[in-house]
Amino acid sequence: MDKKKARINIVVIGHANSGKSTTTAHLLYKLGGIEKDVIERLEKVDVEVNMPSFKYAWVLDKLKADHERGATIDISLSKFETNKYNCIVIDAPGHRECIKNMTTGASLANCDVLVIDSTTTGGFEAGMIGQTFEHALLAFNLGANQIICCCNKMDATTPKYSMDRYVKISEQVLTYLIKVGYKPYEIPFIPISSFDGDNLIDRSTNFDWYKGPTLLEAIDIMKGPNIGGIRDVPVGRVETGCLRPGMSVTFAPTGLQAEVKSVEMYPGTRLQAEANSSEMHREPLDVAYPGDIVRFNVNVSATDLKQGYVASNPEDDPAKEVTHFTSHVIITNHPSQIEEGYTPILHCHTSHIPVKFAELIYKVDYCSHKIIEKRPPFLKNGDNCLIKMIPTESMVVEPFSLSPPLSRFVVQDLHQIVAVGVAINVKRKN
Ligand SMILES: Nc1nc2c(ncn2[C@@H]2O[C@H](COP(=O)(O)OP(=O)(O)OP(=O)(O)O)[C@@H](O)[C@H]2O)c(=O)[nH]1
Repeated sequence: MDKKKARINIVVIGHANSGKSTTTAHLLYKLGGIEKDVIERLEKVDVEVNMPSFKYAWVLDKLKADHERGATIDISLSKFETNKYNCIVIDAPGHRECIKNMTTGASLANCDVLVIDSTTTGGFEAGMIGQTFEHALLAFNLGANQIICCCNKMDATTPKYSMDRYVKISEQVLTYLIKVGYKPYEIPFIPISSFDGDNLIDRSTNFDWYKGPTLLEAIDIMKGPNIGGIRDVPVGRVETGCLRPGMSVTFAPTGLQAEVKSVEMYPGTRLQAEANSSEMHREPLDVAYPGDIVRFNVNVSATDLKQGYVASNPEDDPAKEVTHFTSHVIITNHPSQIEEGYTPILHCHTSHIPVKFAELIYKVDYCSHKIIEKRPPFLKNGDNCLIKMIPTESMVVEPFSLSPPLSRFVVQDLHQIVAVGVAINVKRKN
């Protein structure tokens, strides 16, 4: 892999059987990530068991099985390169590693590839009410706020490669993704047949009516990693206001004051992709605006800064450490009951901190938002509750009204996502 390229983590999500494994494996195979002899060996097995359609899905399943057994697999098998990125693909279904990867370390800047089964028989309509949107909601709350939608199995729509079907699905999915929080004008919808490889890398003549990017091209228009310490220079995303050289900033939660010496665009961001390639690497900026992913030099030691810190203008209501906060939390997937005192890990912007569910204040009805029970003794899957939460370590959280990106979180326990939430009120530490 080319070390100069930025790394991007791609999470493949979607309803069961939508074609996630086939899409992933076919892409890896076409880009040389899977050795030809592996495919040939699996093809033989396919023929033996008379399931030729499983060719690519089998590769991924085999890798997963190997992985679950603890066998060594060539890690490069799940990596590929685009013109711009070193990509790491994470295939979602029942794959514990996925959740871990999605929530770990500095790799929050994932891009989701949502695979939709476009067929009418057990396809899109089944997916609508299935995992598709739960996955999208989780992925968005994890910080992967960019998504590529693949309308898959277009070879099996009626009629084949139906533009009407593609338009109908795209419209419905888009409506939902906007509700989840994705920016509508940034979502590519790509008609594909992952089975035949149509529009994965090469443009397929089966879709004369489609003028948008292929899956590979769409990955290159995504933004690169957004957060994480890179050598001794902090890297982050400007959420509100602006960041200029010469500005003073305060880092929360410690309150450390610093002066910004220089600001530069982080390699691999969209703005840079549009710039001349010779300027790709250290493009100094006079000012960075919301959405810009930047590296910035400050006159303090990098050892005084940690992942999850938030820099703000000290004169403009800077972010601070909180003592507690109240949040609306939806329990999505907990195996038992949640009671007061429960202390799972919260993944909020780039921090990962154990937080105590100190008080279950009231349960609300998901649709009407009316209070249905005060001080419930416990919560179970599907419950939507206002909860007072107390972090066990220094943490920066902002209310949704002030900063949506610093207010959303996912709750992890038992290696899985058990709830999602958003902070409504915060009590800052004086
Ligand atoms: N006709 C057609 N079938 C496809 C296509 N992509 C996948 N399939 C078939 O759909 C079935 C499911 O594919 P998978 O790739 O295993 O789907 P998945 O989403 O990874 O499934 P889970 O891991 O069970 O969630 C298999 O029979 C595939 O051969 C496609 O583009 N066209």
